[in-house]
Amino acid sequence: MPKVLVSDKLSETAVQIFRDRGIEVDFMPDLGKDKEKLAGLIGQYDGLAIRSATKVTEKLLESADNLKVIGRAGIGVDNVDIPAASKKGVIVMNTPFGNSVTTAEHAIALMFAVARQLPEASTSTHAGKWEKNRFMGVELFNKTLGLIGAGNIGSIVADRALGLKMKVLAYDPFLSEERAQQLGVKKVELDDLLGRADFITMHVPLTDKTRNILSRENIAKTKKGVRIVNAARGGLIDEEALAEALQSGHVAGAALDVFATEPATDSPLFNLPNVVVTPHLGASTTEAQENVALQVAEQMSDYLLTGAVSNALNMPSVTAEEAKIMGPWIKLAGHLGGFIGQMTDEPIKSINVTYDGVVSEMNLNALNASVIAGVMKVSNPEVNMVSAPAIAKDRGIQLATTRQEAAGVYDGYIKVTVITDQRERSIAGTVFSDGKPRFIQIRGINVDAEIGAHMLYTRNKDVPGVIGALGSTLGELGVNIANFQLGRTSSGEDAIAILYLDEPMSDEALAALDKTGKFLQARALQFEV
Ligand SMILES: NC(=O)C1=CN([C@@H]2O[C@H](COP(=O)(O)OP(=O)(O)OC[C@H]3O[C@@H](n4cnc5c(N)ncnc54)[C@H](O)[C@@H]3O)[C@@H](O)[C@H]2O)C=CC1
Ligand SMILES: O=C(O)CCC(=O)C(=O)O
Repeated sequence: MPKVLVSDKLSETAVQIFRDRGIEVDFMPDLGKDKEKLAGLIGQYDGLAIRSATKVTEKLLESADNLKVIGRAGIGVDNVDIPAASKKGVIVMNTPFGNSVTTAEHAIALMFAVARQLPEASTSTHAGKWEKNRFMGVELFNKTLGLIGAGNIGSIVADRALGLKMKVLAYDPFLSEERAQQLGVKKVELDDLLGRADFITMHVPLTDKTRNILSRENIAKTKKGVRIVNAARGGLIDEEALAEALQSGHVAGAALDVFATEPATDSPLFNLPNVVVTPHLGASTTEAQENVALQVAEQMSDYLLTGAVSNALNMPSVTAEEAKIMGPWIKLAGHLGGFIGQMTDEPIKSINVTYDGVVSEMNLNALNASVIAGVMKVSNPEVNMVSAPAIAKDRGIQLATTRQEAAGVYDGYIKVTVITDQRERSIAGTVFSDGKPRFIQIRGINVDAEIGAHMLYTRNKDVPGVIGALGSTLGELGVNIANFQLGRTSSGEDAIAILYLDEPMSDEALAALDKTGKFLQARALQFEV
Protein backbone atom coordinates (compact mmCIF):
# COMPACT_ATOMS: atom_id res chain seq x y z
CA MET A 1 0.00 0.00 0.00
CA PRO A 2 1.51 3.39 -0.98
CA LYS A 3 2.29 5.77 1.89
CA VAL A 4 1.90 9.54 1.79
CA LEU A 5 3.15 12.25 4.14
CA VAL A 6 1.30 15.55 4.50
CA SER A 7 3.93 17.92 5.90
CA ASP A 8 2.07 21.27 5.71
CA LYS A 9 -1.27 22.63 6.87
CA LEU A 10 -3.53 21.12 4.23
CA SER A 11 -7.25 20.75 4.81
CA GLU A 12 -7.96 17.35 6.38
CA THR A 13 -10.09 16.66 3.31
CA ALA A 14 -6.82 15.54 1.71
CA VAL A 15 -6.20 13.02 4.50
CA GLN A 16 -9.70 11.61 4.12
CA ILE A 17 -9.32 11.25 0.36
CA PHE A 18 -6.01 9.39 0.69
CA ARG A 19 -7.60 7.03 3.24
CA ASP A 20 -10.72 6.52 1.11
CA ARG A 21 -8.53 5.61 -1.85
CA GLY A 22 -6.67 3.02 0.25
CA ILE A 23 -3.48 5.01 0.75
CA GLU A 24 -1.77 5.11 4.13
CA VAL A 25 -1.30 8.71 5.20
CA ASP A 26 0.59 10.51 7.98
CA PHE A 27 -0.65 14.03 8.72
CA MET A 28 2.13 16.10 10.29
CA PRO A 29 1.19 19.68 9.38
CA ASP A 30 4.13 21.31 11.15
CA LEU A 31 6.83 18.93 9.93
CA GLY A 32 7.65 21.09 6.89
CA LYS A 33 9.23 23.67 9.19
CA ASP A 34 11.61 21.11 10.73
CA LYS A 35 14.10 20.29 7.96
CA GLU A 36 16.12 17.76 9.95
CA LYS A 37 13.14 15.78 11.18
CA LEU A 38 11.56 15.78 7.72
CA ALA A 39 14.81 14.50 6.17
CA GLY A 40 14.85 11.71 8.75
CA LEU A 41 11.31 10.57 7.89
CA ILE A 42 10.93 11.23 4.16
CA GLY A 43 12.58 7.95 3.12
CA GLN A 44 9.46 6.00 4.19
CA TYR A 45 7.06 7.74 1.83
CA ASP A 46 5.89 7.32 -1.77
CA GLY A 47 4.16 10.70 -1.82
CA LEU A 48 4.64 14.09 -0.16
CA ALA A 49 1.77 16.59 -0.03
CA ILE A 50 2.77 20.18 0.75
CA ARG A 51 1.77 23.86 0.66
CA SER A 52 4.52 26.48 0.85
CA ALA A 53 6.18 25.89 4.25
CA THR A 54 7.92 22.65 3.23
CA LYS A 55 11.03 23.36 1.15
CA VAL A 56 11.83 20.44 -1.10
CA THR A 57 15.54 20.93 -1.70
CA GLU A 58 18.07 18.72 -3.47
CA LYS A 59 19.36 17.78 -0.01
CA LEU A 60 15.96 16.64 1.20
CA LEU A 61 15.48 14.64 -2.01
CA GLU A 62 18.75 12.80 -1.30
CA SER A 63 16.96 11.14 1.64
CA ALA A 64 13.73 10.54 -0.30
CA ASP A 65 14.56 7.05 -1.51
CA ASN A 66 10.99 5.87 -2.10
CA LEU A 67 9.44 9.15 -3.16
CA LYS A 68 7.49 9.06 -6.43
CA VAL A 69 5.31 12.15 -6.31
CA ILE A 70 5.24 15.58 -4.67
CA GLY A 71 1.86 17.30 -4.67
CA ARG A 72 1.71 21.05 -4.11
CA ALA A 73 -1.73 22.06 -2.84
CA GLY A 74 -1.52 25.40 -4.59
CA ILE A 75 0.06 27.02 -7.62
CA GLY A 76 3.59 28.32 -6.99
CA VAL A 77 6.22 25.58 -6.92
CA ASP A 78 9.20 27.79 -6.19
CA ASN A 79 9.59 25.88 -2.88
CA VAL A 80 10.37 22.69 -4.83
CA ASP A 81 13.67 22.09 -6.64
CA ILE A 82 12.03 20.71 -9.79
CA PRO A 83 15.24 19.87 -11.71
CA ALA A 84 16.49 17.93 -8.65
CA ALA A 85 13.13 16.14 -8.32
CA SER A 86 13.18 15.27 -12.03
CA LYS A 87 16.68 13.83 -11.78
CA LYS A 88 15.53 11.76 -8.83
CA GLY A 89 12.55 10.57 -10.90
CA VAL A 90 9.96 12.26 -8.70
CA ILE A 91 6.88 13.80 -10.32
CA VAL A 92 5.95 17.29 -9.12
CA MET A 93 2.28 18.24 -9.43
CA ASN A 94 0.40 21.39 -8.51
CA THR A 95 -3.25 22.44 -8.52
CA PRO A 96 -3.26 25.28 -11.03
CA PHE A 97 -6.83 26.54 -10.63
CA GLY A 98 -8.04 25.66 -7.12
CA ASN A 99 -7.04 28.92 -5.43
CA SER A 100 -6.98 31.37 -8.33
CA VAL A 101 -10.31 33.09 -7.63
CA THR A 102 -9.40 33.41 -3.95
CA THR A 103 -5.98 34.89 -4.75
CA ALA A 104 -7.40 37.27 -7.34
CA GLU A 105 -9.96 38.43 -4.76
CA HIS A 106 -7.14 39.03 -2.28
CA ALA A 107 -5.33 41.19 -4.85
CA ILE A 108 -8.51 43.21 -5.42
CA ALA A 109 -9.04 43.47 -1.64
CA LEU A 110 -5.46 44.74 -1.24
CA MET A 111 -6.04 47.26 -4.02
CA PHE A 112 -9.09 48.63 -2.21
CA ALA A 113 -7.26 48.54 1.11
CA VAL A 114 -4.36 50.58 -0.21
CA ALA A 115 -6.65 53.00 -2.13
CA ARG A 116 -8.57 53.85 1.05
CA GLN A 117 -5.94 53.09 3.74
CA LEU A 118 -8.42 50.70 5.33
CA PRO A 119 -6.12 48.93 7.83
CA GLU A 120 -4.76 52.17 9.28
CA ALA A 121 -8.23 53.74 9.38
CA SER A 122 -9.52 50.68 11.16
CA THR A 123 -6.70 50.68 13.74
CA SER A 124 -7.19 54.40 14.39
CA THR A 125 -10.96 54.03 14.78
CA HIS A 126 -10.50 51.06 17.14
CA ALA A 127 -8.28 53.35 19.20
CA GLY A 128 -11.20 55.80 19.54
CA LYS A 129 -9.48 58.52 17.48
CA TRP A 130 -12.11 59.27 14.80
CA GLU A 131 -9.51 60.73 12.34
CA LYS A 132 -11.94 61.48 9.51
CA ASN A 133 -9.67 64.03 7.86
CA ARG A 134 -6.55 61.88 7.99
CA PHE A 135 -7.70 59.18 5.59
CA MET A 136 -8.33 60.72 2.20
CA GLY A 137 -8.46 57.98 -0.44
CA VAL A 138 -8.65 57.62 -4.21
CA GLU A 139 -11.26 55.95 -6.41
CA LEU A 140 -10.55 52.91 -8.53
CA PHE A 141 -13.14 54.05 -11.08
CA ASN A 142 -11.55 55.16 -14.35
CA LYS A 143 -8.03 54.46 -13.07
CA THR A 144 -5.52 52.45 -15.06
CA LEU A 145 -4.53 49.07 -13.67
CA GLY A 146 -1.30 47.52 -14.94
CA LEU A 147 -1.18 43.74 -14.62
CA ILE A 148 2.23 42.13 -14.64
CA GLY A 149 1.26 38.61 -15.67
CA ALA A 150 -2.13 37.82 -17.22
CA GLY A 151 -2.46 34.07 -16.66
CA ASN A 152 -5.17 32.47 -14.54
CA ILE A 153 -5.07 34.89 -11.61
CA GLY A 154 -4.19 37.96 -13.67
CA SER A 155 -7.18 37.28 -15.96
CA ILE A 156 -9.58 37.05 -13.02
CA VAL A 157 -8.17 40.28 -11.58
CA ALA A 158 -8.64 41.90 -15.00
CA ASP A 159 -12.25 40.74 -15.12
CA ARG A 160 -13.00 42.13 -11.65
CA ALA A 161 -11.13 45.39 -12.39
CA LEU A 162 -13.11 45.89 -15.63
CA GLY A 163 -16.26 45.39 -13.53
CA LEU A 164 -15.01 48.27 -11.37
CA LYS A 165 -14.68 50.31 -14.58
CA MET A 166 -10.89 50.43 -14.50
CA LYS A 167 -8.83 50.43 -17.70
CA VAL A 168 -6.55 47.42 -17.76
CA LEU A 169 -3.09 47.15 -19.31
CA ALA A 170 -1.22 43.85 -19.26
CA TYR A 171 2.44 43.05 -19.60
CA ASP A 172 2.86 39.35 -20.33
CA PRO A 173 5.14 38.20 -23.16
CA PHE A 174 3.12 34.98 -23.51
CA LEU A 175 -0.26 36.72 -23.82
CA SER A 176 -1.56 36.67 -27.40
CA GLU A 177 -3.26 39.75 -28.86
CA GLU A 178 -6.34 37.59 -29.37
CA ARG A 179 -6.49 36.55 -25.71
CA ALA A 180 -5.86 40.14 -24.60
CA GLN A 181 -8.86 41.22 -26.68
CA GLN A 182 -10.98 38.42 -25.21
CA LEU A 183 -10.03 39.59 -21.71
CA GLY A 184 -10.70 43.22 -22.59
CA VAL A 185 -7.17 44.29 -21.67
CA LYS A 186 -4.51 46.12 -23.68
CA LYS A 187 -1.25 44.25 -24.13
CA VAL A 188 1.70 46.57 -23.60
CA GLU A 189 5.43 46.46 -22.98
CA LEU A 190 6.65 46.69 -19.41
CA ASP A 191 8.00 50.26 -19.67
CA ASP A 192 4.70 51.44 -21.13
CA LEU A 193 2.79 49.82 -18.26
CA LEU A 194 5.13 51.29 -15.66
CA GLY A 195 4.70 54.80 -17.06
CA ARG A 196 0.89 54.66 -17.35
CA ALA A 197 -0.52 52.57 -14.48
CA ASP A 198 -2.15 54.13 -11.40
CA PHE A 199 -2.22 50.68 -9.79
CA ILE A 200 0.12 47.81 -10.55
CA THR A 201 -0.69 44.24 -9.53
CA MET A 202 1.71 41.32 -9.94
CA HIS A 203 0.60 37.85 -11.10
CA VAL A 204 3.72 36.10 -12.38
CA PRO A 205 5.56 33.08 -11.01
CA LEU A 206 8.95 33.70 -9.44
CA THR A 207 11.48 32.61 -12.06
CA ASP A 208 14.93 33.78 -13.14
CA LYS A 209 13.18 36.08 -15.65
CA THR A 210 10.70 37.63 -13.20
CA ARG A 211 12.91 37.89 -10.12
CA ASN A 212 13.26 41.58 -9.23
CA ILE A 213 11.00 42.58 -12.13
CA LEU A 214 10.09 45.68 -10.10
CA SER A 215 13.75 46.57 -9.62
CA ARG A 216 14.95 49.95 -8.33
CA GLU A 217 15.31 51.05 -11.95
CA ASN A 218 11.80 49.91 -12.91
CA ILE A 219 10.21 51.42 -9.79
CA ALA A 220 11.78 54.74 -10.86
CA LYS A 221 9.94 54.39 -14.21
CA THR A 222 6.50 54.17 -12.57
CA LYS A 223 4.02 57.03 -12.62
CA LYS A 224 4.27 59.29 -9.56
CA GLY A 225 1.57 58.36 -7.08
CA VAL A 226 1.34 54.73 -8.24
CA ARG A 227 0.04 52.09 -5.83
CA ILE A 228 1.63 48.64 -6.05
CA VAL A 229 0.07 45.31 -5.05
CA ASN A 230 1.95 42.02 -4.86
CA ALA A 231 0.02 38.87 -4.04
CA ALA A 232 2.22 36.67 -6.23
CA ARG A 233 5.71 36.10 -4.84
CA GLY A 234 8.25 37.96 -2.73
CA GLY A 235 11.39 38.38 -4.78
CA LEU A 236 9.47 40.04 -7.64
CA ILE A 237 10.04 43.48 -6.05
CA ASP A 238 13.19 45.12 -4.68
CA GLU A 239 11.80 45.70 -1.17
CA GLU A 240 14.51 48.23 -0.17
CA ALA A 241 13.92 50.29 -3.30
CA LEU A 242 10.14 50.15 -2.81
CA ALA A 243 10.51 51.33 0.80
CA GLU A 244 12.62 54.29 -0.38
CA ALA A 245 10.13 55.17 -3.15
CA LEU A 246 7.31 55.10 -0.56
CA GLN A 247 9.27 57.32 1.80
CA SER A 248 10.06 59.81 -0.99
CA GLY A 249 6.36 59.89 -1.94
CA HIS A 250 6.97 58.65 -5.49
CA VAL A 251 4.95 55.53 -4.70
CA ALA A 252 1.72 56.46 -2.88
CA GLY A 253 1.04 53.07 -1.37
CA ALA A 254 1.86 49.38 -1.48
CA ALA A 255 0.10 46.21 -0.44
CA LEU A 256 2.10 43.06 -0.04
CA ASP A 257 0.97 39.55 0.73
CA VAL A 258 4.34 37.99 -0.05
CA PHE A 259 7.93 38.71 0.92
CA ALA A 260 11.40 37.82 -0.27
CA THR A 261 11.97 35.96 3.00
CA GLU A 262 9.03 34.16 4.59
CA PRO A 263 7.92 34.05 7.29
CA ALA A 264 8.69 37.79 7.17
CA THR A 265 9.37 38.95 10.69
CA ASP A 266 11.27 42.04 9.64
CA SER A 267 11.13 44.13 6.47
CA PRO A 268 12.08 47.67 5.36
CA LEU A 269 8.40 48.01 4.46
CA PHE A 270 7.03 47.31 7.92
CA ASN A 271 5.52 50.29 9.71
CA LEU A 272 5.69 52.64 6.71
CA PRO A 273 2.54 54.72 6.18
CA ASN A 274 0.13 53.32 3.63
CA VAL A 275 1.76 49.96 3.38
CA VAL A 276 -0.72 47.12 3.83
CA VAL A 277 0.79 43.75 4.65
CA THR A 278 -0.68 40.28 5.04
CA PRO A 279 1.14 37.03 5.88
CA HIS A 280 0.85 35.20 2.54
CA LEU A 281 -2.93 34.91 2.85
CA GLY A 282 -3.65 34.97 -0.90
CA ALA A 283 -4.94 31.40 -0.96
CA SER A 284 -6.34 31.34 2.54
CA THR A 285 -10.06 30.87 2.17
CA THR A 286 -12.07 27.86 3.20
CA GLU A 287 -13.13 27.34 -0.42
CA ALA A 288 -9.65 27.50 -1.92
CA GLN A 289 -8.12 25.26 0.74
CA GLU A 290 -10.85 22.64 0.22
CA ASN A 291 -10.35 22.84 -3.56
CA VAL A 292 -6.58 22.43 -3.52
CA ALA A 293 -6.55 19.73 -0.83
CA LEU A 294 -9.14 17.68 -2.66
CA GLN A 295 -7.45 18.14 -6.00
CA VAL A 296 -3.94 17.38 -4.83
CA ALA A 297 -5.03 14.25 -2.96
CA GLU A 298 -6.99 12.99 -5.98
CA GLN A 299 -4.10 13.67 -8.36
CA MET A 300 -1.51 12.03 -6.11
CA SER A 301 -3.75 9.02 -5.45
CA ASP A 302 -4.45 8.62 -9.17
CA TYR A 303 -0.76 8.61 -9.90
CA LEU A 304 0.20 6.24 -7.12
CA LEU A 305 -2.66 3.83 -7.83
CA THR A 306 -3.20 4.01 -11.61
CA GLY A 307 -0.20 5.82 -13.13
CA ALA A 308 -2.43 8.69 -14.33
CA VAL A 309 -0.55 11.98 -14.40
CA SER A 310 -2.25 15.36 -14.27
CA ASN A 311 -0.91 18.86 -13.66
CA ALA A 312 2.66 17.64 -13.40
CA LEU A 313 5.40 20.17 -14.03
CA ASN A 314 8.03 17.63 -15.04
CA MET A 315 6.08 14.94 -16.86
CA PRO A 316 3.53 14.88 -19.68
CA SER A 317 -0.07 14.32 -18.60
CA VAL A 318 -1.47 10.80 -18.92
CA THR A 319 -5.11 10.11 -18.07
CA ALA A 320 -6.10 6.95 -16.17
CA GLU A 321 -7.75 5.76 -19.38
CA GLU A 322 -4.60 6.45 -21.39
CA ALA A 323 -2.47 4.82 -18.70
CA LYS A 324 -4.58 1.67 -19.12
CA ILE A 325 -4.53 1.61 -22.94
CA MET A 326 -0.95 2.81 -23.19
CA GLY A 327 0.37 0.56 -20.40
CA PRO A 328 1.53 -2.28 -22.72
CA TRP A 329 2.95 0.22 -25.24
CA ILE A 330 4.81 2.08 -22.51
CA LYS A 331 6.21 -1.26 -21.39
CA LEU A 332 7.20 -2.10 -24.99
CA ALA A 333 8.85 1.34 -25.40
CA GLY A 334 10.88 0.64 -22.24
CA HIS A 335 11.90 -2.82 -23.52
CA LEU A 336 12.97 -1.41 -26.90
CA GLY A 337 15.04 1.23 -25.11
CA GLY A 338 16.35 -1.47 -22.76
CA PHE A 339 17.44 -3.66 -25.67
CA ILE A 340 19.30 -0.79 -27.32
CA GLY A 341 20.80 0.37 -24.02
CA GLN A 342 22.13 -3.12 -23.24
CA MET A 343 23.54 -3.57 -26.74
CA THR A 344 25.28 -0.19 -26.90
CA ASP A 345 28.59 0.29 -25.11
CA GLU A 346 29.58 3.63 -26.62
CA PRO A 347 28.08 7.14 -26.07
CA ILE A 348 24.75 7.67 -27.79
CA LYS A 349 24.36 10.77 -29.97
CA SER A 350 20.72 10.51 -30.88
CA ILE A 351 17.62 8.39 -30.44
CA ASN A 352 15.09 8.37 -33.28
CA VAL A 353 11.70 6.85 -32.60
CA THR A 354 9.11 6.01 -35.26
CA TYR A 355 5.53 5.52 -34.11
CA ASP A 356 3.41 3.66 -36.64
CA GLY A 357 -0.35 3.14 -36.82
CA VAL A 358 -2.40 2.98 -33.61
CA VAL A 359 0.49 3.94 -31.38
CA SER A 360 1.14 7.12 -33.38
CA GLU A 361 -2.17 8.47 -32.02
CA MET A 362 -1.07 8.04 -28.39
CA ASN A 363 0.69 10.39 -25.99
CA LEU A 364 4.15 10.36 -27.56
CA ASN A 365 5.77 12.38 -24.76
CA ALA A 366 5.07 9.57 -22.31
CA LEU A 367 6.22 6.90 -24.80
CA ASN A 368 9.41 8.83 -25.59
CA ALA A 369 10.11 9.15 -21.86
CA SER A 370 9.76 5.38 -21.54
CA VAL A 371 12.12 4.68 -24.48
CA ILE A 372 14.75 7.04 -23.03
CA ALA A 373 14.33 5.57 -19.54
CA GLY A 374 14.86 2.07 -20.99
CA VAL A 375 18.07 3.18 -22.68
CA MET A 376 19.40 5.10 -19.65
CA LYS A 377 18.50 2.49 -17.03
CA VAL A 378 21.35 0.31 -18.20
CA SER A 379 23.94 2.79 -16.92
CA ASN A 380 21.81 4.06 -14.01
CA PRO A 381 19.14 1.73 -12.59
CA GLU A 382 17.53 4.62 -10.68
CA VAL A 383 16.43 6.36 -13.88
CA ASN A 384 12.70 6.41 -14.58
CA MET A 385 10.31 8.09 -17.02
CA VAL A 386 10.42 11.33 -15.07
CA SER A 387 14.16 11.66 -14.79
CA ALA A 388 15.24 10.14 -18.11
CA PRO A 389 14.46 13.04 -20.48
CA ALA A 390 16.38 15.50 -18.26
CA ILE A 391 19.35 13.14 -17.94
CA ALA A 392 19.42 12.51 -21.71
CA LYS A 393 19.34 16.27 -22.31
CA ASP A 394 22.22 16.78 -19.85
CA ARG A 395 24.21 14.21 -21.82
CA GLY A 396 23.48 16.00 -25.09
CA ILE A 397 21.44 13.10 -26.54
CA GLN A 398 19.12 14.33 -29.31
CA LEU A 399 15.63 12.88 -29.57
CA ALA A 400 13.64 12.83 -32.82
CA THR A 401 10.22 11.29 -33.33
CA THR A 402 8.23 10.44 -36.46
CA ARG A 403 4.56 9.55 -36.59
CA GLN A 404 3.29 7.52 -39.52
CA GLU A 405 0.09 5.82 -40.61
CA ALA A 406 0.02 2.01 -40.36
CA ALA A 407 2.59 0.95 -42.95
CA GLY A 408 2.92 -2.82 -42.47
CA VAL A 409 1.09 -5.92 -41.34
CA TYR A 410 0.76 -4.68 -37.77
CA ASP A 411 -1.92 -2.29 -36.45
CA GLY A 412 0.95 -0.33 -35.06
CA TYR A 413 4.57 -0.60 -34.01
CA ILE A 414 7.41 1.38 -32.45
CA LYS A 415 10.87 1.41 -33.99
CA VAL A 416 13.81 2.80 -32.05
CA THR A 417 17.06 3.68 -33.79
CA VAL A 418 20.09 4.80 -31.89
CA ILE A 419 23.02 6.57 -33.50
CA THR A 420 26.53 6.56 -32.04
CA ASP A 421 29.86 7.59 -33.54
CA GLN A 422 30.48 3.96 -34.48
CA ARG A 423 27.11 2.66 -35.66
CA GLU A 424 23.38 2.85 -36.04
CA ARG A 425 21.31 0.20 -34.26
CA SER A 426 17.57 -0.37 -34.47
CA ILE A 427 14.85 -2.53 -33.05
CA ALA A 428 11.08 -2.53 -33.54
CA GLY A 429 8.28 -4.00 -31.49
CA THR A 430 4.54 -4.22 -31.28
CA VAL A 431 1.80 -5.15 -28.82
CA PHE A 432 -0.40 -8.10 -29.73
CA SER A 433 -4.10 -8.28 -28.91
CA ASP A 434 -3.19 -10.32 -25.80
CA GLY A 435 -1.57 -7.10 -24.51
CA LYS A 436 1.89 -8.68 -24.64
CA PRO A 437 4.75 -6.72 -26.20
CA ARG A 438 6.91 -8.48 -28.83
CA PHE A 439 10.12 -7.63 -30.67
CA ILE A 440 9.35 -7.80 -34.40
CA GLN A 441 12.51 -6.57 -36.05
CA ILE A 442 16.17 -6.42 -35.04
CA ARG A 443 18.84 -4.97 -37.38
CA GLY A 444 16.18 -4.89 -40.09
CA ILE A 445 15.63 -8.68 -39.72
CA ASN A 446 12.06 -9.77 -39.00
CA VAL A 447 11.44 -11.87 -35.87
CA ASP A 448 8.49 -12.52 -33.57
CA ALA A 449 10.05 -12.65 -30.14
CA GLU A 450 8.18 -12.85 -26.87
CA ILE A 451 9.96 -10.74 -24.25
CA GLY A 452 11.14 -12.46 -21.09
CA ALA A 453 13.11 -11.43 -18.02
CA HIS A 454 16.22 -13.31 -19.23
CA MET A 455 17.13 -13.28 -22.89
CA LEU A 456 20.06 -14.04 -25.14
CA TYR A 457 20.84 -12.31 -28.41
CA THR A 458 23.32 -13.81 -30.86
CA ARG A 459 24.59 -12.84 -34.27
CA ASN A 460 26.30 -15.20 -36.71
CA LYS A 461 26.98 -15.90 -40.37
CA ASP A 462 24.10 -17.88 -41.84
CA VAL A 463 25.87 -21.25 -42.18
CA PRO A 464 24.76 -24.75 -41.13
CA GLY A 465 25.47 -25.96 -37.61
CA VAL A 466 25.07 -22.71 -35.65
CA ILE A 467 21.60 -23.42 -34.25
CA GLY A 468 22.71 -26.87 -33.17
CA ALA A 469 25.78 -25.43 -31.44
CA LEU A 470 23.62 -22.88 -29.65
CA GLY A 471 21.07 -25.46 -28.46
CA SER A 472 23.61 -28.02 -27.36
CA THR A 473 25.88 -25.51 -25.58
CA LEU A 474 22.98 -24.12 -23.54
CA GLY A 475 21.62 -27.63 -22.96
CA GLU A 476 24.95 -28.88 -21.62
CA LEU A 477 24.99 -25.97 -19.12
CA GLY A 478 21.41 -26.66 -18.04
CA VAL A 479 19.97 -23.40 -19.48
CA ASN A 480 16.37 -24.03 -20.51
CA ILE A 481 15.05 -22.21 -23.60
CA ALA A 482 11.44 -20.96 -23.35
CA ASN A 483 11.29 -19.42 -26.82
CA PHE A 484 13.71 -19.35 -29.73
CA GLN A 485 13.45 -16.96 -32.70
CA LEU A 486 15.70 -16.90 -35.73
CA GLY A 487 16.06 -14.53 -38.63
CA ARG A 488 18.46 -13.68 -41.42
CA THR A 489 18.91 -11.06 -44.11
CA SER A 490 19.36 -13.65 -46.87
CA SER A 491 20.87 -17.07 -47.26
CA GLY A 492 24.51 -17.18 -46.21
CA GLU A 493 24.45 -13.58 -44.94
CA ASP A 494 23.78 -12.08 -41.49
CA ALA A 495 21.66 -14.13 -39.11
CA ILE A 496 20.43 -13.46 -35.62
CA ALA A 497 18.79 -15.41 -32.83
CA ILE A 498 16.85 -14.06 -29.88
CA LEU A 499 16.10 -16.51 -27.08
CA TYR A 500 13.86 -16.21 -24.07
CA LEU A 501 15.42 -18.28 -21.25
CA ASP A 502 14.14 -19.62 -17.97
CA GLU A 503 17.24 -18.38 -16.14
CA PRO A 504 19.86 -15.69 -16.69
CA MET A 505 22.78 -16.41 -19.02
CA SER A 506 25.84 -16.84 -16.87
CA ASP A 507 29.31 -15.57 -17.87
CA GLU A 508 30.26 -19.24 -18.10
CA ALA A 509 27.51 -19.90 -20.66
CA LEU A 510 28.53 -16.84 -22.71
CA ALA A 511 32.18 -18.01 -22.63
CA ALA A 512 31.09 -21.47 -23.79
CA LEU A 513 29.25 -19.95 -26.77
CA ASP A 514 32.28 -17.85 -27.61
CA LYS A 515 34.46 -20.93 -27.50
CA THR A 516 32.42 -22.60 -30.24
CA GLY A 517 33.78 -19.94 -32.64
CA LYS A 518 30.41 -19.83 -34.40
CA PHE A 519 29.09 -16.51 -33.10
CA LEU A 520 30.00 -12.97 -34.13
CA GLN A 521 28.28 -11.68 -30.99
CA ALA A 522 26.42 -13.11 -28.00
CA ARG A 523 24.88 -10.88 -25.39
CA ALA A 524 22.81 -11.68 -22.29
CA LEU A 525 19.88 -9.32 -21.80
CA GLN A 526 17.57 -8.61 -18.87
CA PHE A 527 14.11 -7.06 -18.99
CA GLU A 528 11.71 -5.99 -16.23
CA VAL A 529 8.61 -7.88 -17.38
N1 LIG B 1 -0.32 34.84 -2.57
C1 LIG B 1 -0.71 33.62 -2.73
O1 LIG B 1 -1.12 32.97 -1.78
C2 LIG B 1 -0.70 33.00 -4.07
C3 LIG B 1 0.23 33.36 -5.00
N2 LIG B 1 0.23 32.80 -6.23
C4 LIG B 1 1.27 33.22 -7.18
O2 LIG B 1 0.63 33.75 -8.34
C5 LIG B 1 1.38 33.33 -9.46
C6 LIG B 1 0.53 33.38 -10.71
O3 LIG B 1 -0.44 32.36 -10.67
P1 LIG B 1 -1.33 32.00 -11.95
O4 LIG B 1 -1.94 33.22 -12.50
O5 LIG B 1 -2.21 30.90 -11.56
O6 LIG B 1 -0.21 31.46 -12.93
P2 LIG B 1 -0.30 31.35 -14.50
O7 LIG B 1 0.80 30.46 -14.90
O8 LIG B 1 -1.68 31.06 -14.94
O9 LIG B 1 0.04 32.84 -14.97
C7 LIG B 1 1.31 33.38 -14.89
C8 LIG B 1 1.45 34.34 -16.04
O10 LIG B 1 2.73 34.96 -15.94
C9 LIG B 1 3.20 35.12 -17.24
N3 LIG B 1 4.63 35.32 -17.25
C10 LIG B 1 5.60 34.37 -17.14
N4 LIG B 1 6.81 34.95 -17.22
C11 LIG B 1 6.58 36.28 -17.35
C12 LIG B 1 7.44 37.39 -17.46
N5 LIG B 1 8.76 37.25 -17.48
N6 LIG B 1 6.88 38.61 -17.56
C13 LIG B 1 5.54 38.77 -17.55
N7 LIG B 1 4.67 37.75 -17.47
C14 LIG B 1 5.19 36.52 -17.36
C15 LIG B 1 2.77 33.87 -17.96
O11 LIG B 1 2.75 34.06 -19.34
C16 LIG B 1 1.40 33.64 -17.39
O12 LIG B 1 0.40 34.20 -18.20
C17 LIG B 1 1.85 31.93 -9.07
O13 LIG B 1 3.00 31.57 -9.79
C18 LIG B 1 2.14 32.07 -7.61
O14 LIG B 1 3.48 32.41 -7.42
C19 LIG B 1 -0.67 31.85 -6.59
C20 LIG B 1 -1.63 31.44 -5.70
C21 LIG B 1 -1.70 31.96 -4.35
O1 LIG C 1 -0.59 27.51 0.30
C1 LIG C 1 -0.64 28.72 0.45
O2 LIG C 1 -1.20 29.29 1.40
C2 LIG C 1 0.04 29.61 -0.55
C3 LIG C 1 -0.54 29.47 -1.90
C4 LIG C 1 0.39 29.95 -2.93
O3 LIG C 1 1.23 30.77 -2.74
C5 LIG C 1 0.31 29.32 -4.24
O4 LIG C 1 -0.61 28.54 -4.49
O5 LIG C 1 1.19 29.63 -5.07
